Amino acid sequence: MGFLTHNDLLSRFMCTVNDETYLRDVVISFLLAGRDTVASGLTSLFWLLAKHPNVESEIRREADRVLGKNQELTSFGEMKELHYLQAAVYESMRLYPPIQFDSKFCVDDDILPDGSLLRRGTRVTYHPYAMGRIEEIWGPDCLEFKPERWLKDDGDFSPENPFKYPVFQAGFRVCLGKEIALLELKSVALSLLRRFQIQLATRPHPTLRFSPGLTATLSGGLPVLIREREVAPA
Ligand code: HEM
Repeated sequence: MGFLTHNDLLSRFMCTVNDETYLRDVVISFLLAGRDTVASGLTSLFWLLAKHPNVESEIRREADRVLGKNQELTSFGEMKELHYLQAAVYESMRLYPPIQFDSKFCVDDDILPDGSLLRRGTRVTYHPYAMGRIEEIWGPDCLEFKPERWLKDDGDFSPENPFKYPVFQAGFRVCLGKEIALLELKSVALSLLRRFQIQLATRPHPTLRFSPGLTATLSGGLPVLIREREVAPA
């Protein structure tokens, strides 16, 4: 029962759950659904920020304004005030969704809302990567990285219909980890960007190159150079 004295996530789950099958399923969710997806989201975010230093500076400016210069993030409430950071994360995953496409199979004959008849066993694929690049959905600037498209005039984040942005799926089978995923992405990005300068170590390709797989993984990874920032006077 050594886990009772530990504070890591697994030990905390083990203290609160008696059902081993449930415990196994939660652990598999965290590892399979929650690890590579967040890593993928962070990789493309850092790639885009390296190519758009103005967006990176705006993220740091917003953090200094909301949290105070050289002050750490201390609460969930503060995180909710970081509208530009949230917009940058959403915009990055619009262009580079961690799950680029996913398929479902019809259990029975069915008719889609547009009238298409589907036979039992038909495979239907939804494709967030393609949808993020369709002009009819996102407008003529759909290929540009513009966090501002997610902000209202007063600077507040404005969410989109999840069926237009199915990066986390939509409807009944929406990602169960969506909120924790956003929290992880924003916390990691913010703490690294405020403390370090991150530059690409290789000449950037015009687009990212992925390895085949369910989760978008960069072939060859994303080599970067990291330098500690000098602490600015408060
Ligand atoms: C940026 C990160 C993430 C993205 C983009 C993402 C995306 C998705 C998508 C698209 C699905 C639906 C798959 C399908 O079509 O069936 C899904 C399902 C799921 N995700 Fe995530 N996910 C992320 C992070 C996480 C995290 C951190 C967790 C858990 C800690 C998690 C747990 C789950 C679970 C349990 C499901 C299955 C839900 C169900 O089938 O009812 N995800 N996710």
